[in-house]
Amino acid sequence: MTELIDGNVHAANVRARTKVRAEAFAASHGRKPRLDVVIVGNHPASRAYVSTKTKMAHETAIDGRLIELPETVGKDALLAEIARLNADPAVDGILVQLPLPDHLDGQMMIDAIDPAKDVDGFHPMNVGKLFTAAKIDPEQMLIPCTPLGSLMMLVDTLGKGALSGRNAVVVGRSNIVGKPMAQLLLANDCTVTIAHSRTRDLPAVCRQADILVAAVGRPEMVKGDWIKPGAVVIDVGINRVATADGKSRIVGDVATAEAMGIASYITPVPGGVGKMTVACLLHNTVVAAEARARG
Ligand SMILES: Nc1nc2c(c(=O)[nH]1)N[C@@H](CN(C=O)c1ccc(C(=O)N[C@@H](CCC(=O)O)C(=O)O)cc1)CN2
Repeated sequence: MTELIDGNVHAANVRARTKVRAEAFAASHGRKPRLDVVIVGNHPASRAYVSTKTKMAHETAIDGRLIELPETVGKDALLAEIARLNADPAVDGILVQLPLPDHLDGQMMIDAIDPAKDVDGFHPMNVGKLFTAAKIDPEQMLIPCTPLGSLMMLVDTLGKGALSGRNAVVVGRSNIVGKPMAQLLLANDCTVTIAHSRTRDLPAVCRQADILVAAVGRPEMVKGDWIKPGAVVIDVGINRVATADGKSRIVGDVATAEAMGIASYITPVPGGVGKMTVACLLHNTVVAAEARARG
């Protein structure tokens, strides 16, 4: 039997713990932790994600603010906005929603964010810490939210220490998900393979996985017969596909219906990893606020 790992439940737990910390922060510092989210343009999915982020921030006792810039904003104006937020002592967390329009370089903007306020964990300084720290501690470091949320769900589901010695395959090598996910699994003593579009015999590589993380952005690419019986499957994909009635629905990178009965556990899409992405962003905002207050 395959059990679903419910992202809504895990995310609600993370948000509840984060709210307690945010309230304690406000009681001792006379202000709430603050997250400023910058969005450029009118990409509908991005707009939905940023409004979820600010709404969830408010529900978690975090002061969440949205800064909306037009699609045509230039590089210098966006850099100036980031510099303004870096210099504002009331701002604890800065997030620039990705993707940016083609004329803007996303990495340049990430590099411009003060690493202490980089609640996405994408700045090279925070990436460097993740890849070199003797111990990875989500209370002390800003770790990319989607991989952090995926790891939390794995540890909560399987138990602490249960990842040790397992074969983990991460399909996808992005800076945002694939590479940090592999690093977190390695830090939890998994034997890790990063697979990608050039990997030879990808189905056979996936079949070696006790833990399979799919982060490729291709709808239902991972088929049932790519999954080792009893494997734990983390589906990071969020793909909108057209339906026969002319509407659309969200599917992951895994053919979930085929995986049922083969995997031991699987994260659903929607309702899985995506929920943890936002919850971990709020967690990182409080971690950043506490660290900045300590000085
Ligand atoms: N600066 C960033 N940009 C982007 C990130 C990020 O972490 N930082 N990640 C993604 C988008 N994203 C958050 O920004 C995100 C994606 C999906 C979800 C989510 O909850 N998905 C739902 C389904 C969504 C739907 O129905 O449309 C789910 O999985 O249940 C949250 C956040 C790219 N950009």
